[in-house]
Amino acid sequence: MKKIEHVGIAVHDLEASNTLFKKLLGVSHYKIEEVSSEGVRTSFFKSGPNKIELLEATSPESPIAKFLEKKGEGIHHVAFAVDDLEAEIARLTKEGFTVLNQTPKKGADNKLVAFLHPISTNGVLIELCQEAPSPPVEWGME
Ligand SMILES: CC[C@@H](C(=O)O)C(=O)SCCNC(=O)CCNC(=O)[C@H](O)C(C)(C)COP(=O)(O)OP(=O)(O)OC[C@H]1O[C@@H](n2cnc3c(N)ncnc32)[C@H](O)[C@@H]1OP(=O)(O)O
Ligand SMILES: [Co+2]
Repeated sequence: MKKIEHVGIAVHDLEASNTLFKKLLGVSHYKIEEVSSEGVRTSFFKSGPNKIELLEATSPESPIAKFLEKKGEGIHHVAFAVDDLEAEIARLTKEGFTVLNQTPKKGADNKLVAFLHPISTNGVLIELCQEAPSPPVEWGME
């Protein structure tokens, strides 16, 4: 694993939290993105070398909705950058971690992601993320 890629924070109200984090960090979010497959709307902040992801639930089945109900707002996950997600999934599975998705799935901010169940990581949900490969050049030429 290369570095912490982002820290994910579950929030009830993305707009209100964007205002709060702007005051806190002194910078505005640089993007808002919805990832419907995860049932979330996210915003991203950069603070020096660090990245914060705020997550609001878009449906009651969303992992964020469940988390907010049980634990309230707060740190939801820590994401690590990896070069080869499939290799890391295989390595960590072999090491006995509970990898929630054996196949990389679409994340936000142009990433492929996988999650480790907090039951196997001292109660902390871990995300692994790899920069998604660029689409072939010809896609942009039509
Ligand atoms: C925007 C895309 C992406 C990115 O690019 O960055 C994201 O970050 S998406 C983030 C949202 N998606 C996910 O979290 C996907 C992975 N999570 C899951 O699959 C589930 O949340 C889970 C971890 C498997 C838990 O689901 P489930 O078992 O259905 O929920 P429960 O509410 O029953 O919880 C069981 C147990 O686990 C504890 N828990 C749940 N979430 C967390 C958490 N984030 N951190 C620590 N612990 C967590 C929960 O409290 C329960 O514990 P007990 O109460 O002790 O049983
Ligand atoms: Co994340």
